[in-house]
Amino acid sequence: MSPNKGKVVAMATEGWPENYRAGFVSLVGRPNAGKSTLTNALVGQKVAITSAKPQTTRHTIRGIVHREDAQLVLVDTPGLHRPRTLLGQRLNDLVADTLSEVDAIGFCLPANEKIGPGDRFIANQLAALANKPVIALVTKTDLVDRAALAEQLLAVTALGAEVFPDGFADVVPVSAADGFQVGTVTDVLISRMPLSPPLYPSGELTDEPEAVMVAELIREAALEGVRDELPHSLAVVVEEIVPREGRSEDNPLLDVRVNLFVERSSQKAIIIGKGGARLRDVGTKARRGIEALLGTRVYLDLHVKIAKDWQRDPKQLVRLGF
Ligand SMILES: Nc1nc2c(ncn2[C@@H]2O[C@H](COP(=O)(O)OP(=O)(O)OP(=O)(O)O)[C@@H](O)[C@H]2O)c(=O)[nH]1
Repeated sequence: MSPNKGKVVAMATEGWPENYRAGFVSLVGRPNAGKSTLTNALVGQKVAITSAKPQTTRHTIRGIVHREDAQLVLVDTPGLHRPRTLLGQRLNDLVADTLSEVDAIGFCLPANEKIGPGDRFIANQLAALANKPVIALVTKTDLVDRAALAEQLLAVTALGAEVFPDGFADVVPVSAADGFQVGTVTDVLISRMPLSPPLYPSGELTDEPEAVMVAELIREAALEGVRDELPHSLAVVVEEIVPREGRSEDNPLLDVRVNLFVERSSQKAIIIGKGGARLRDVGTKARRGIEALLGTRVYLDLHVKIAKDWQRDPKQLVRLGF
């Protein structure tokens, strides 16, 4: 990934409702099952961030569904997409590892194709490795008539009963092409998310470079609890995101270097906290989100600097990326 210089974000989430749910979902299924198309339909726009993912990415955010009452973060699960290219224990480890980080799984099975060995393989992997709700999504319903759809729903339900002790958590027919039941899929997935504050700021995330999202996560963490004192006085600049040299392929680390600019030394003291305690908390909190976003371990290097009156100084604004 190329270093991203001078990206600044000024975004803040508001309070969230008491029953807000947020979590991670992975859509799995054999090639051509309709995962990408359904992801785009759920998110409601084209998703572009995958092109910027680093080599080391274990899972990548494909899109985020924002609602008043919930947030659904759709992530990739490598391994289940290409089961035949990976073998044995390595696949088991990879799948178990990635699935351990999601709250529910949407298992895509096309309405217009008989359930095959590839589907059965994935179902068994999910049953063996993931103690998570698995929702069967019978995709591409626009390609079949009602009778054929009914038959496929029965076959899918039977597969669930055969492979999982309690069957699939739900079986939902959907067409990403004509929009049939896309809202229902969102509802069903959200109902399986834990009660949680939003995981990411709302807004147009998917078309933005990862550095911008990283900056957002840090800004959110840095403003938590002190929003009244310095809401507009904080600029977050991601100086660089680089892979740590000399790390083995299976244990990668990204160095993320970030400057936080405030306008006065009193604000710097607020951000840093007593003995640096608050800044450490900010770093820990932001790092979790960044690791989830980038799918790899991260070393987060935060520096707080004073850029006097940066909001009023055009030269400073340019330097800070505005
Ligand atoms: N008619 C129809 N076609 C669909 C629908 N969803 C996906 N397709 C088509 O099915 C094909 C595969 O869809 P993708 O979304 O790329 O499937 P995928 O599971 O992401 O595929 P891989 O990336 O190979 O794993 C594409 O040609 C889509 O246009 C649908 O709801 N209706």
